[in-house]
Amino acid sequence: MSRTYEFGINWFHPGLSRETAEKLLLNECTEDGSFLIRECNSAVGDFVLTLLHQNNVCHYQIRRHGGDAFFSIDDKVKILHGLESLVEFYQMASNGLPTKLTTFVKKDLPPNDARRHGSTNLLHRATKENNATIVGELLKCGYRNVDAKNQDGQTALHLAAIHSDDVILKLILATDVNVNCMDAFGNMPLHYACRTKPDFFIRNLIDAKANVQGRNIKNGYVPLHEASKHGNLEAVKVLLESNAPLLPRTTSGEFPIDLAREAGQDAVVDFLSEFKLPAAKTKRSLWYHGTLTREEAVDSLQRFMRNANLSLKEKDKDREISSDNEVAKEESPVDSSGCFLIRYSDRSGYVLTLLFEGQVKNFIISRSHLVEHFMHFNDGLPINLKYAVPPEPKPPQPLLSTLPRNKSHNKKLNNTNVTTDNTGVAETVPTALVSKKIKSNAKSPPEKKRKDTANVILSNFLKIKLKDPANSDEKPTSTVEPGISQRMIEEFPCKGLSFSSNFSELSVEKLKLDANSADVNKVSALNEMYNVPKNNTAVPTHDGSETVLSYQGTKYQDKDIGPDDSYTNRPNRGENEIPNTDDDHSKLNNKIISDSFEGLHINNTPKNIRENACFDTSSISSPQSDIFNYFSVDVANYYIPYDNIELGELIGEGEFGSVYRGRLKEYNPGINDNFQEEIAIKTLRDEHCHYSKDDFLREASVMIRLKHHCIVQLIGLSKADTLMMIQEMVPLGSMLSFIQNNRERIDPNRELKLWASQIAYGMQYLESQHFVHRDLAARNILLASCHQAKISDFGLSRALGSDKDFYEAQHGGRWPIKWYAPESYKIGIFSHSSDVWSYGVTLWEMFSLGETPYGDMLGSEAVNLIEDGKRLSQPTYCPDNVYSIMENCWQYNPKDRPTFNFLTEFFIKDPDYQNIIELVKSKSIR
Ligand SMILES: Nc1ncnc2c1ncn2[C@@H]1O[C@H](COP(=O)(O)OP(=O)(O)OP(=O)(O)O)[C@@H](O)[C@H]1O
Repeated sequence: MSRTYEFGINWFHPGLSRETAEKLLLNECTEDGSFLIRECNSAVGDFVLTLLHQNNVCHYQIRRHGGDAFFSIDDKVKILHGLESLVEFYQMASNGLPTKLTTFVKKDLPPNDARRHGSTNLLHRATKENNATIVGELLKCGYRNVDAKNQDGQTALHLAAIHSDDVILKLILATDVNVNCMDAFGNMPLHYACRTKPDFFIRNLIDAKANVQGRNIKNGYVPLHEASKHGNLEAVKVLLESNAPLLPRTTSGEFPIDLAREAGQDAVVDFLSEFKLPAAKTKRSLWYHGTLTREEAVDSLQRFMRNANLSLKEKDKDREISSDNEVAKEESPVDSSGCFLIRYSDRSGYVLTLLFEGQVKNFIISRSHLVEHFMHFNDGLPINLKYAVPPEPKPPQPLLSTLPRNKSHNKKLNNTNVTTDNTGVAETVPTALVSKKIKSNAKSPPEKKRKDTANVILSNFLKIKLKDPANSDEKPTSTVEPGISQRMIEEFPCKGLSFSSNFSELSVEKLKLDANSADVNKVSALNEMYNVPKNNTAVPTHDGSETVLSYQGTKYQDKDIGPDDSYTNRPNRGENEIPNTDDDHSKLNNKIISDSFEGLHINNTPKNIRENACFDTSSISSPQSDIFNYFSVDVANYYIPYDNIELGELIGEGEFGSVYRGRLKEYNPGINDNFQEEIAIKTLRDEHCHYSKDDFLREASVMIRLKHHCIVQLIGLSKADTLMMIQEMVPLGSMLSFIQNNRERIDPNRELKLWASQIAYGMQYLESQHFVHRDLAARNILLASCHQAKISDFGLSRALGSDKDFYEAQHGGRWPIKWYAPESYKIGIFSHSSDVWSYGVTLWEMFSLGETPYGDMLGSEAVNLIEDGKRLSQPTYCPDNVYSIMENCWQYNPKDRPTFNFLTEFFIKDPDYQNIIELVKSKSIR
């Protein structure tokens, strides 16, 4: 590396405060884009870019990804290796910053551990040449830094894994080397070793604690991917023996066997396809407690730890007595971190309760091999699971019929009773659980029995601690099956909840905001502190009282805002208008889809969807054929002949038609990847009303382009007597009705926060696809389970033009005025920010447990209220910080509203469940 280059990167100012950085830039620089980099005070390991732009100083947090030198300002733009690469990237172009970086205030070179590379040293060279003598000599005389990196960010261990034999490997492993260090390509030494090295070489690395599931930050490869792709069957076997998961996915979703197949590694393909997971060594009697509340679980863990420590003390005493005059060393208390149990919660299904550094962490789980997996790998947990706490004997669950139902809506006020547990600690429990608790107390074992149980627990613990748990022959003390599962299936289904161990989307940085203090002021202060390069405030300030007045004067009169039935008819839309030409793009598409659909119907035969789904393209006139061809592919693939559909019972009524349950009778794999057996069929009531047909097809044309687990999926289109949209079946139906019917069961801090986050996440996706929804409301959110909300009803949605961040409605329609932002009801402007306003109203509906916004007010009265600066008031059960979020969503100026990205993250920081981020962002959870 040349010295000039080194001098070109001395923009680092260690220990500089925010204020001094601002002064430095303002006093010493004039040029736009002048900058410096300093350490971040609030997050150790992160940095801050301080930048001068139009005489203002802005600060951008530079986040570190993982323990290595990977950084980003906006991870959706780029993650770069080394601070100097990041600076170069923003020197070349602004890439989302207000300006590109230009000159800098000179000081130091960036710290070594933040740099992309160093230079080749003697140890690197000797290792690369496989010269064990020199490597041995160098290490013998205490080589300075065995972790030093070369220009590719590779340490001697990386090079050994690529070039050397196991003699050098052992020499290096005998030092204090970092075994899981990542190089500039995102690989750890084990990644390389698994490409070519023999089994003993790989075993040596794994014995030295190389992470068999270490992920390449760029492509998501774990060592098993490398071994499979390179056909290293020995490595594949060692990895699987070492409990590496069989089916990890790369960032593009490929399993190891896929890579082996692509690379023609037949031996590996054969081995992997035959491979059977060995039987799990752990057993549920060691840790599964059946139905247990959070408080009971904590109590159990703490009691277990108390007993374990007591037993150690006893042991110490015994040793003291037996060791005559020898001074007996007192053993330090057992570290409770890693102490866990699994329980069943009627709200969340299976839950892992884990102690870590004195704190209790809860994780929703579902898979059977999961516990064993987390005993071997911490994989996102703060520590491996270590000491399983077996359950105490429990009385049988009361029969369903003996559980009193609580119909009260005033859950928090009326639905709680204070009880006292055996320890005399008063606790508050919902009345729905009281009868269970009373029964449980009534039949609880007497004191002696409790002591016996504690002894069993203790002896189990000691066995676990001293021996391999697999060899424990202790009989299970008792297991209690999830006794209320029947009730849950009937009334509160959690269908197919699964847990993904892919934590690739988990950003430690994102979670750095203290989840327990989700204080909106703190969050928004942090948000303000670092400008985000992009925001979704798309609406230019149309200052335009004139526009507003003329619009109101000519088109929008108060009398048109009818009594609230959610939607308000706006004038200027005749039934004969076909189609509603709101925007060129959708007009064309709309016409195309409409025309082509007629063709589809004529040509179809039921047997083969793809062959018969194509319409007669020769009949289409040429001027639009390019776009037609582009669009027709989608439409053709989505057409489903009516013969393939079995119509079931009516499940809902919409404005333009009915929704039926149904089934797809035939399935041609590969034709339509969205196939699901159970479907919802949305029909169009009046085919001949162009207005509704137009909207119906428009909705389909929007949904065709969307694929996201937080958005209802369109499976296809069909036609018999009427047009039909075939959608994925979302079993629990409308979130609004669900909330209204289950008020006493819904916890604002759990379900509502999870759904709020999923809605924001789906909206973030919609934004990325350049659509505005325009009808976001609780009635238009469907629930697949109590763990998955999905956005539906895209009838009013519009695509934004490529050069526009907003959509300007030229015509009125039936508009949900009470959900609309001022710029929408006044001048017909719709943007992601106006969707954020509606999101705020949706939150209000959720946290008021299904009340109607503005009660019985007319739409016009609600508008007046907003124009007077008033807003919906805080619902009774709405936490303060959530209400502050709503208020922010209802900022009059669209630019002041939060982004969907921010909203997703805000709700993800749920203090109750550590893995809410998984529940929101994982596609496998339905
Ligand atoms: N994919 C689906 N899965 C399950 N139920 C659905 C699905 N789509 C709709 N429903 C049910 O049917 C009801 C009516 O849905 P629909 O979208 O037609 O009505 P809407 O929300 O009034 O929409 P529109 O504005 O188009 O009239 C919903 O409230 C919901 O209960």
